[in-house]
Amino acid sequence: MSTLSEAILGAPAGEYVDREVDIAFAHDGTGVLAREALREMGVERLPHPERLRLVFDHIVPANTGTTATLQAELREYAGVSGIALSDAGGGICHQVMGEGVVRPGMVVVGADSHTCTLGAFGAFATGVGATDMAAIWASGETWFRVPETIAVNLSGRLSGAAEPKDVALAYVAELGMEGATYRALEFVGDGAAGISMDGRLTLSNMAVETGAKTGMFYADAVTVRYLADYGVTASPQAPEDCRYERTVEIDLDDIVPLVAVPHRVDTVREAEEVAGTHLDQVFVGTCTNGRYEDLARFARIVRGKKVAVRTLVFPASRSVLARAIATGVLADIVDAGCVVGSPGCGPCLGAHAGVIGEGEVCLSTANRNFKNRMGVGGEIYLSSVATAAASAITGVITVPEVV
Ligand SMILES: CC(C)[C@H](C(=O)O)[C@@H](O)C(=O)O
Ligand code: SF4
Repeated sequence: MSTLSEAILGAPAGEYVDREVDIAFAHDGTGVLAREALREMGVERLPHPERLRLVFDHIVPANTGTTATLQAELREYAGVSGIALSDAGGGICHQVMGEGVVRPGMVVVGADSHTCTLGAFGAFATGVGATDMAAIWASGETWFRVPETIAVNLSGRLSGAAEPKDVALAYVAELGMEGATYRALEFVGDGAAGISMDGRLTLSNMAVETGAKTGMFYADAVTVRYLADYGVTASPQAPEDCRYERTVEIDLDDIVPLVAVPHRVDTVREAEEVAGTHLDQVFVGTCTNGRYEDLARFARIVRGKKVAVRTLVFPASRSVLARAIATGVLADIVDAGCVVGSPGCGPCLGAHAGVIGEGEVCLSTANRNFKNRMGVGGEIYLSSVATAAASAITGVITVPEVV
């Protein structure tokens, strides 16, 4: 009996397989490097441009002339080679690929470590380096070592102010930053069914923070309904009675608001323990927590109030932004005094908008709080959207109330 990775890759754990990829994507950072590597390989024609995507999301709109020129060259290359391009403002690659492109059972590679996000659809989705991506552009295929699988068994239901991000921080803390290296995670159990697609994407997104290649959910009625909204027909996947290397048990009823403290993602405390920590900036967004449900939850908490600290909100994609406009969520966010940025990675990697200064402290809904990531000498705490919203209103880390 197979795990989901074994079923999709068609071989037992530990074996090496060559597989055609269904979707391969790169962004403005790694796309430039892949293009360069392809030039060095002397490859002229791409055999399967229809499988490839470029998504400009990391430094958009461009921050310097050099960046703008690199993006212009890559944009031109996309045009001549037939690679579909999502340009500045379209959104973060993992979100854009999740809006009807990736389907259950696909083999998906992205030149970005958080490609594991798309495992939420029951796809085998994993990150590759830019040189590997160039080879995939040149051939349409790549090799994989079929990973062993660690199950994260979810039972119960989330309650109070706890949300999927808190579950993600809980399993990262439990496994540790190297605890699942080269493994796949499978999120299974009765509790998984009660988690929305946006919530599943948050859970799968952080798989790589444990070293895992991917973090997968079995496609079910929730997946099928979500994809139908994008005009995609999909079928549920039936879990088999397989052998996992290890099972981590998480009772959703026990999950409370959590915070990862500087500078490791797996150093996690209850929000209550760090309550009162001074903040200079709150950042809501990223491929972890910039989806519509996240913005809606944030708006519900800040509605009719004013933020007490610089608060940046970057929607994960244009369609997230459009929906937030249509439903009034964005107006609530703007009225509360937040800065709204264009869809993309925004301040997440400290490359442009929203860089923090020396000694400044940011509470972020992202997935990484490594030293100097958002600015040299800054400190990053990671939390859920609800914790970020409650903290934006007070200016210090604050345990969210149930809303
Ligand atoms: C820039 C890119 C290669 C990087 C990644 O792969 O993760 C970025 O997205 C990040 O989150 O640090
Ligand atoms: S939002 Fe952050 S973590 Fe996600 S792809 Fe962009 S830079 Fe990486």
